[in-house]
Amino acid sequence: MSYPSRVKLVDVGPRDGLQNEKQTVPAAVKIELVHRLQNAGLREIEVTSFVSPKWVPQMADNSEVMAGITRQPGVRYSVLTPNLRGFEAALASRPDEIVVFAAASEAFSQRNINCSIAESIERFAPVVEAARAAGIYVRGAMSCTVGCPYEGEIAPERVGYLAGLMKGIGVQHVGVADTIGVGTPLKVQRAIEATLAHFAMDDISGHFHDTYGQALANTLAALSMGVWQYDTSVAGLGGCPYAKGATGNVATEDVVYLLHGMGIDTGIDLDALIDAGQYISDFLGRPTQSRVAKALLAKREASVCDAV
Ligand SMILES: CC(C)(COP(=O)([O-])OP(=O)([O-])OC[C@H]1O[C@@H](n2cnc3c(N)ncnc32)[C@H](O)[C@@H]1OP(=O)([O-])[O-])[C@@H](O)C(=O)NCCC(=O)NCCSC(=O)C[C@@](C)(O)CC(=O)[O-]
Repeated sequence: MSYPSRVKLVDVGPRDGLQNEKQTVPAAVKIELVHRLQNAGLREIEVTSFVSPKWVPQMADNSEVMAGITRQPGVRYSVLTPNLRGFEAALASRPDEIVVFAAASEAFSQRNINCSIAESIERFAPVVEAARAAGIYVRGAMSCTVGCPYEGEIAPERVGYLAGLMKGIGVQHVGVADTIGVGTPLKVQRAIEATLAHFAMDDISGHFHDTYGQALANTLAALSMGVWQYDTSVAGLGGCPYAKGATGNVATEDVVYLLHGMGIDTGIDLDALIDAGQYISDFLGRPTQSRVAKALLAKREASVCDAV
C-alpha cells in the first residue's frame, strides 16, 4: 500500500477546539496558543469564526484575536464565515482563507446555522464570490458526512450531493467532516469517494472527531486513498455546540506521531506541539486528550525523576 510522502495538517484547535468551552478563554490565551502552534511548525491554523456571538459566545472576540496575532511568513490563517455579514467583518482581519460550512444532514443544518442545506448554499454563494474576488481562498466544511446527531447514518449520496452544490458555487476545497466521530474506516472512505466525484484529491481534506476512538483509524483509511490534508486539534480540544456529546477532533499530536512513525513528513516539531497542548490544557484545567502527549509527558517526568 502506498501513502502520501507529505501531509499537511490544519490545526483547528483555536476555533473548533475552543468554540464550545463554557469558561471564557481570553483573547490573549487564544493568541498565545496560535503563536505556540506556529512556533511548533504548523503552517495552517484555523483561528476563529465570524459567527453570531448569540450563537457561539466564545468566538465573540474574533477580530481581537486576529488583530493580536504576530503573523509568521508562510503560515496561513483561516476563519469561518457563515454569511456576508461574517465575511465583511472577517475581511478587515485579513484572513488567508475563509471557511463556509454546510451539512450533509438537513436537521444539522437547521440546528447549526438555522437554515436548510439549499438556503445555506444560497447564503454562501455571494460569500464565495466576494472572497474569491478579494483573492481569498475558499474552503468548504461538510458536516455530518457519515452520521448526524439528529438523523443517524448519512448515505454517501447525500455527501456527493452537498459536494456538488459546494463545487457549483465556486468553493475551492472541501473538508469531509465526521462531526460526531461515529465514522469507521469504510464509511469514511465512502464519504470521500462521493466527494471525489466533484473535487480532485488535492482539494479534499479529512476532519475526524474522535468520540468513538476511530479518528486515527479513519485518518489511516483516508491516507490509504491518497488524502494528504487533515484538520486536527491540539490536545484533542473541541466539540460542536450543536452536536451534544461529540468530543474534540483527533489530537494533532496523535496524528503527527502516526505520520512520523510512517516516515511521512509534516514539518512539525512534536515536542513543541506537546508544549502548546500543555499550555492550553493547563489553562482549561484538564488533562490533554492526546494519548501521545500523555505518554511523552509521562516519559519526560520519569526522566526528570531519574536525573535527580
Ligand atoms: C448563521 C447564523 C448567523 C444564522 O443565525 P440567525 O439567527 O438565523 O440569523 P439572523 O440573520 O437572524 O441573525 C441573528 C442575530 O445574529 C446577528 N448576526 C448574524 N450573522 C452574524 C455574524 N456573522 N456575525 C455577528 N452577528 C451576526 C444578527 O445581526 C442578529 O442579531 P440581532 O439583530 O438579533 O441583534 C447563526 O446560526 C450562526 O452564527 N451559527 C453559527 C454556528 C456555529 O458557529 N457552529 C459551529 C461551527 S460549525 C462546526 O463546528 C463544524 C465544523 C466546521 O467544525 C466541521 C464539523 O466537524 O462538522
